[in-house]
Order: sequence, then C-alpha cells, then structure tokens
Amino acid sequence: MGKASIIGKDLTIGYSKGKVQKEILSGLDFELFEREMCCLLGPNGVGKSTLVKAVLGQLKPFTGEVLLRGKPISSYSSEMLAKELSVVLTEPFLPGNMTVGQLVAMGRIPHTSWTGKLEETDREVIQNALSATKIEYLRDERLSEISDGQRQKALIARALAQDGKVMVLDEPTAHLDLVNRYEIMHLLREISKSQGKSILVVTHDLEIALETADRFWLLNCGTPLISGLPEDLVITGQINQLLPGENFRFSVEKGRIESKIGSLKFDVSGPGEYTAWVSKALEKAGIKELPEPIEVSKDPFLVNYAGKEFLSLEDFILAL
Ligand SMILES: Nc1ncnc2c1ncn2[C@@H]1O[C@H](COP(=O)(O)OP(=O)(O)OP(=O)(O)O)[C@@H](O)[C@H]1O
Repeated sequence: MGKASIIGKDLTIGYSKGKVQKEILSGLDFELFEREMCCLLGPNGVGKSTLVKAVLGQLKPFTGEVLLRGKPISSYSSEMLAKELSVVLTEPFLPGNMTVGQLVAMGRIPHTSWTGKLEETDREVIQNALSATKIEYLRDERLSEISDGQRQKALIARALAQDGKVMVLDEPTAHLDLVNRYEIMHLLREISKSQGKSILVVTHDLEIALETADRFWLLNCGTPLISGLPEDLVITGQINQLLPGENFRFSVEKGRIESKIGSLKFDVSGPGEYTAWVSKALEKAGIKELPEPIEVSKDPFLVNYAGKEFLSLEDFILAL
C-alpha cells in the first residue's frame, strides 16, 4: 500500500440553501492511496457525486476536512489544485469541431505560461497521454465524429496530460458497450500502476470493478463508508450492502449478483460449469420443482431428463 494522496476525516457533507443545511452523508472517513485504483460504489442517490465534489474541493464539508497530499484541500488555490487533481466528469460540454489532439492539449493549461504556448515537454506529455490511452490514431479527428468510447478515452487522455497525481472519474463508462467498459477500466488500472497515480472511479459496474479495482469504497444510506479490498468485501458479505431488499444476493462462487432462488427442488448433475446455467434457465422459466433428476453432459451438450435427451435448454423447458 502506498501513501494516502487523499484523506477524508469525519466528513459531513451536503448542500446549503440559505441557512438551511441538507445533510447527505456524515461520519465519512477514507483514504485514497498512491498506485491504487479505487471504485466508489453505491445505489443511485446515495451521495457518490456529492462525495466526489467534496474530494475535489468543490463542496465545502459541513464538518471534518479533506486532505490532499497532507494539506487541507481548502488551502489550495484553483491553479494548484488543477496541477494535483485531474477530473473526468459524466457529460462535459465539448465543442464538436475541436480535435482529439486539441482536447488533450487542454490538459496542459494549468502548466503552461500565460501565453498558453506549449513547450517541448508539454508536447511529450500530450504524446504520452495519447499513447497510454491508445488513441494516437485519433489525434486529428473531430470530437463530433468519433464514438462515445473514443471520446471517453480522449477525456481520460486530457486528464492524463494534466498530469496530476490524483485522477477522479465520475461514471467514465456510462453509455458504453461491455467491451469498451472493460477496456476503459483496465486502462485506468494500468495507468494507476504505470504512472503511480491514485485513481478514484465512481461506477455502477460491480462485476467490472471486481475485476479491476484495488479497493472499493461502498456507500449506503445511513451506514459508514466501507473501504476494503474487493475480495475481502465479497468474502465477508459486506458487498451485499449494495443490494437493496431481499430479492437479490451476491453469489460468492460466481462473483455476480443473482436473484435469491427460493428452495429449488430439482437435482442437476453434470459438469460444474453447466449446472448453474441449467438451474438459472429453469428458474427464469418459473420452474422451481422437478420430480426426476436432471443429467447434463458435455461435448456435445445434452440434457437427459426422464429418459429423454434434449440438445438445448430451450427444447428441454418447452417439453416440461
Ligand atoms: N445541488 C444540489 N442541491 C441539493 N441537493 C442535491 C444537489 N445535488 C444532489 N443533491 C441531492 O443529494 C443526494 C445525492 O445525490 P448524488 O448525485 O450525490 O447521488 P449519487 O450517489 O451520485 O447518485 P447516482 O448514482 O444516481 O448518480 C440526492 O438526494 C440529490 O437529490
């Protein structure tokens, strides 16, 4: 574990309207470490973006304080903050006729002199940011003419060019397809290691976060922030904090959320990697009980039930 880049101490955060304070979260303690990618997870409306605003120094806590590299974040000027912290927000306004290269170059603004002239070192940083995000080929493309996934990578490249030690991203994979979501989260993980950055990512992608994050911060209404290795949170069952109500649970064996199956009264035997899928298909079809055992075989896949063979689960369920 590296040093903590960001420390939150007994924070109470929320919004003020006139003299009225609307408290969103309280009693928050956390540390974001160097070389770590930390995913902040929690249900809609719990206060993840509000916490991010406090971490970025954009929202003054009602009580407690946020320390950035050991100093209160409130003591940083906006110029100093821009050198330490890079941010990727959900849907920023981007001029469509700007090129990817120009967008990434904007990351250097906190570092250039008042003339805004890019020095050789700035150009190198921009080149490295484009290459780390694997979008050099997009340098001259306009933002209005690239895909959502490519735009997201360009925004990450801009944050990299800004070269802060801490990167904060609020739902960087929203609206992206599964492959792009994996790719971006793996890329962020790679960057945290290769460039020694602390990366905080707000995400709802639990399964991808489990694959990529070094640490989770779990937020839930009325409970303290839980910080730990994702694997520890799975093993201790604390991960279930993310699942409201009684209908879902996190399957420790399968590493994903599933609906709680009441008492299933069928007996499936065969290759372990297939039996769970058989149960799942039966459960979705509303079947909770079967009098005979089900045997599944591999190469070719066959379901054997009550003396009959089926080539697919669809055929099997249709015959029941
Ligand atoms: N500017 C604001 N003024 C007052 N209340 C706000 C403001 N922004 C957000 N809130 C309230 O703060 C609470 C937490 O909102 P926040 O956006 O932080 O949640 P979130 O966990 O990021 O949600 P989501 O997962 O849906 O993005 C909500 O009840 C919301 O209505």
